[in-house]
Amino acid sequence: MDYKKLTPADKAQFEKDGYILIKGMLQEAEVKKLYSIAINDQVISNKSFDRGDANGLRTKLALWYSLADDAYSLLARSKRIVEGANLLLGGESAHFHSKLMQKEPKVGGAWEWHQDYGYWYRDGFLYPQMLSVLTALSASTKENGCLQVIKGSHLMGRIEHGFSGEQVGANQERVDEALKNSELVFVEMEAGDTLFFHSNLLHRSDANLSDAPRWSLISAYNLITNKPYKGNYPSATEKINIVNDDVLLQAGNEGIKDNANFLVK
Ligand SMILES: O=C(O)CCC(=O)C(=O)O
Ligand SMILES: [Fe+2]
Repeated sequence: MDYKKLTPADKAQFEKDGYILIKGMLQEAEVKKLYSIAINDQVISNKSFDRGDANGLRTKLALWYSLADDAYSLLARSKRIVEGANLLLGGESAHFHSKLMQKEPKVGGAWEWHQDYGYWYRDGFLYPQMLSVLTALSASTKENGCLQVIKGSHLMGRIEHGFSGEQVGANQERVDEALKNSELVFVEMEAGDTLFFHSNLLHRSDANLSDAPRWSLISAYNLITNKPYKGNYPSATEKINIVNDDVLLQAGNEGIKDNANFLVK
């Protein structure tokens, strides 16, 4: 079976735009399997917490740090994803954390404009040598609150972040100016598509007022040498035990264990 692989042309586009969308990164059978594990995963459900947006709508997520042999980890450890992160970061990457995002129909709240490095800077990472890898587990459309990005905004560097509702958001004046100069892109994705995006790319998403859930898996990678000077994030500077791409389909039958070092809210 052939698996998608990032190319130097993908890297050039990532450097220019701050993101690269890989269609069909997962095969249909893989994404079906992952989604069905995710929606039935009691540990995920127990460990999930929610965040209110500026309008008080709430969106659910679970976040953990440690990789193991569960299906999510087998994707996060897969050759195609890790080599993609290595290529884009320009060196060996480590796994910072993974999140299962559950934007439920009618209730799933918005995410305000932010850069992921807006948060991670506070966690003590000195360099923005970090990126997010978002895989759609269900179709992600304008209607169910897909990710929106400001093309090329990673080149602005880190923007000040402050609180917006219960979320940390980027300075609105800067965001407004960026929107005058740069293209706003709604990143619609089919289940199994994967978006790699730079930690300084401005992004947000609308509430999900549709009837369709929007579930996605986001794994964040860090250049292994980019050791945070504070906090306790051991996985962020540990070697990833890479697995072959076919392992998810062959062996990825398990949900997550409750010792995955979850963020507790
Ligand atoms: O997937 C989304 O809607 C946005 C989530 C996000 O940006 C984040 O968790 O940092
Ligand atoms: Fe984000």
